Amino acid sequence: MGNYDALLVVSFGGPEKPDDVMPFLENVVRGRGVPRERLLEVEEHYQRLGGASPINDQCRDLIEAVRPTVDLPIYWGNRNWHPFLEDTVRRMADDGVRRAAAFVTSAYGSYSACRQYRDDIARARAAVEGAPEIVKLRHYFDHPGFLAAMTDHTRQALDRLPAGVREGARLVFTAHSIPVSMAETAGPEGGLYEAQLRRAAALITEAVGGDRAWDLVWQSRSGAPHIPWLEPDVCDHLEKIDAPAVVLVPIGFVSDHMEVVYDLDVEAAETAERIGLPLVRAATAGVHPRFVSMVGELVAEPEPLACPATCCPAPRRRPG
Ligand SMILES: CC1=C(CCC(=O)O)c2cc3nc(cc4[nH]c(cc5[nH]c(cc1n2)c(C)c5CCC(=O)O)c(CCC(=O)O)c4C)C(CCC(=O)O)=C3C
Ligand SMILES: [Fe+2]
Repeated sequence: MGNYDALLVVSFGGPEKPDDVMPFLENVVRGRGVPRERLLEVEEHYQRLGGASPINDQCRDLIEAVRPTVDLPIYWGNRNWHPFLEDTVRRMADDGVRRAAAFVTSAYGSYSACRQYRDDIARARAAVEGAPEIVKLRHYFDHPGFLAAMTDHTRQALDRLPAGVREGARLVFTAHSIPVSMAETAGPEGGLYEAQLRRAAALITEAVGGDRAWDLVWQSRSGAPHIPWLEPDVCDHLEKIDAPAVVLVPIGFVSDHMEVVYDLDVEAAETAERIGLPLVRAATAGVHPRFVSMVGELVAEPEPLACPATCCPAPRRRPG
């Protein structure tokens, strides 16, 4: 047990009303070289679904589910929208918190999925006098709780397919694409993001049983078109594969936020419909009881080792 006096949930953040959408997006892409056209396209996705992302409510739900399982006050702070991490860390300091465990709503390594959250925490602490020590819990892509939740949800999705195509259905695992350069420098030896995703996908496929074919593909590509990102994109992949049916399994995410409900449930679903491919999407971990209990189990583990200083370097900052 790491001797913590609080649990801090750290997440991405999302808009909660139409007027939040543009300022939220500006926060996400500041200095990242994402073209204006891409930003306006994504704004349209958020506005089409009512100008709000489900992600903040999903964080609230997870916190309420975890609360009875850990004997610690729980705080919550985001990278890109209210409640901002810095405000939360200030509140923690005011409350006298000395040493908190940080649970991040991303299971994997890489700059975007891990180090950027560490940097967010460091920046928030630097801005707050008397800020508590904050220890980021380990990557949990292979924790039995995360795997059990994803295995259950994958089985439930298979059950929703018509019986005639269920047997031969292919599991198509998806995760957020990242720039190839970021993938190559993920973790101490490079390639960690993709390696962890492949490991989780293989373990879930094995647990689902039935010797199924599976793929790992990418979604939600951002950035400038001339910069290479991980491929293939999920929609291109669906058009090419030869399978009687597909279960999409968004293992790269832990809740059914915008990247899931738009990029998969709208875009990938449209592609599948157009080509006549039966497709269902497995739920993310969300508040599955094993995922919820995992959080307390991570808090009870010995304190994780610090990351090597050289892994997952930040990409070069670009003009907006
Ligand atoms: C690896 C990864 C995760 C998984 C790990 C984790 O969960 O943290 C993730 C999650 C998420 N990404 C999200 C949303 C967005 N990501 C963007 C842009 C980008 N994502 C990137 C990577 C990742 N992103 C990268 C390299 C960029 C390019 C800009 C940059 O270098 O940072 C953009 C900009 C517009 C665009 O899409 O072009 C948006 C709006 C939401 C919130 C959804 C909601 O609102 O419900 C979530 C959870
Ligand atoms: Fe993203």
